Amino acid sequence: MAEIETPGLRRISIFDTTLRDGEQAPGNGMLPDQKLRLGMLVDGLGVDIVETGFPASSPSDYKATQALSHQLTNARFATFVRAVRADVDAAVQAGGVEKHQIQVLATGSDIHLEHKRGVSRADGEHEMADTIKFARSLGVTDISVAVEDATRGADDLLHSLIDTVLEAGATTIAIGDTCGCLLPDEFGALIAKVREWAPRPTVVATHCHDDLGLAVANSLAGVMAGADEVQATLGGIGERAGNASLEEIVAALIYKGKSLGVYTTVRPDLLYPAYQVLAEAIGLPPLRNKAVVGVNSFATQAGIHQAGILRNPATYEYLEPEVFGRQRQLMVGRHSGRAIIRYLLDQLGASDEGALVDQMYEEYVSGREGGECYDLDTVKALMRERLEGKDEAAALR
Ligand SMILES: CC(=O)SCCNC(=O)CCNC(=O)[C@H](O)C(C)(C)COP(=O)(O)OP(=O)(O)OC[C@H]1O[C@@H](n2cnc3c(N)ncnc32)[C@H](O)[C@@H]1OP(=O)(O)O
Ligand SMILES: CC(C)C(=O)C(=O)O
Repeated sequence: MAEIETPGLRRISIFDTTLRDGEQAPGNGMLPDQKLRLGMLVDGLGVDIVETGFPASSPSDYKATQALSHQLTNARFATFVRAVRADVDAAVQAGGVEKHQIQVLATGSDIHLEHKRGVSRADGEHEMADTIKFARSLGVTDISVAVEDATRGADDLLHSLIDTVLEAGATTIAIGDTCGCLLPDEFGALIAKVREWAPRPTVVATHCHDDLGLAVANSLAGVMAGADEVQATLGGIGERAGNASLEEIVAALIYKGKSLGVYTTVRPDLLYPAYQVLAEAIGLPPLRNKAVVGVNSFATQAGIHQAGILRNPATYEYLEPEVFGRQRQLMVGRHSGRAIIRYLLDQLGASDEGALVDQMYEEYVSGREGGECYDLDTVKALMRERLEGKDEAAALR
């Protein structure tokens, strides 16, 4: 595994929003008990904050927050609220104030102010200051301002809004690429400005959507530009095309952290089990080509790749399966080569040279028409029967 040397590196805080932004997309709704189970698994990963939901939005979200606020053992929890006192009230009633971050939705662009809200910039700032002060009056000290559509917001709007919310007592500024519309260098440039407007100890967080397939790249560009925290979801689930995938962010921080000057303490080996529970809860079909959690993330049938991997897995594996609690899977299919046949013959104690290899190669690999792949145990069992002279052994399709 890529070594993590922490001296001189910045630790990146991870805010998991699977149970809020992830859950709000069609098809992803969960029962409170399912959210509790998943939230506890996400807690076990070692994330810093688990967003439990939006308590004012439904009794179900309220209940999930209530349960998780009592049971989380490592992480703080966050709840989502609008710039509305009643939302804050509901959040505090559900979860109390201990280890509770209130994430207040701020309107971050003129397009949203004018067309969605029908309010002025000044109104937008005023409602935020009022909500933050109200939360503080209830004893909440951890307050994130989630700036919606910030990536289409004018600089003067954002700067003034940030000044106002910091003055009112906000402790985190989360920059939303709500519509997923920026490129990494554009998002990085915005985070660099926000970093100047909101110096530490204020936390600057990224919240990126995947409409251009850039949510992870943008989040990392934000980290490089000085963001302290990344908001992400398991499997990248979330509004429309989804959010930055937690597992991809963690993988990138582990394997590229040194060159980015950062590190993560999230446990990579528990990501896949947590993802499996999520997939079952929301009925996500198994995805083949998804980094870290895909069926094929660590699987190969291609002969040239297998010939390399059998000599040294590093030839074709940058991410190491064991780091992520996964296993390398070599499959036999029409695209395989002789290397995997030799490997299996060797395991069976048979000659792995000459005519036998060619015969087995034709039988199990090149002579086939279909695209099916078989695991090594299946092919090995058939080869054993052939070697034992059982010509009736079932052939592969
Ligand atoms: C970027 C994001 O992901 S934001 C989070 C989005 N998530 C969700 O919307 C899921 C949960 N939402 C819900 O359950 C419902 O929308 C509720 C309960 C919050 C509100 O339901 P309703 O009161 O019926 O309002 P509705 O959903 O139709 O409209 C949203 C209202 O919130 C208002 N609103 C939007 N943003 C903000 C904000 N930052 N601060 C205050 N009010 C806001 C809108 O202006 C609108 O109110 P209006 O119709 O008076 O203008
Ligand atoms: C406001 C933030 C947190 C958000 O959900 C978004 O931008 O999508």
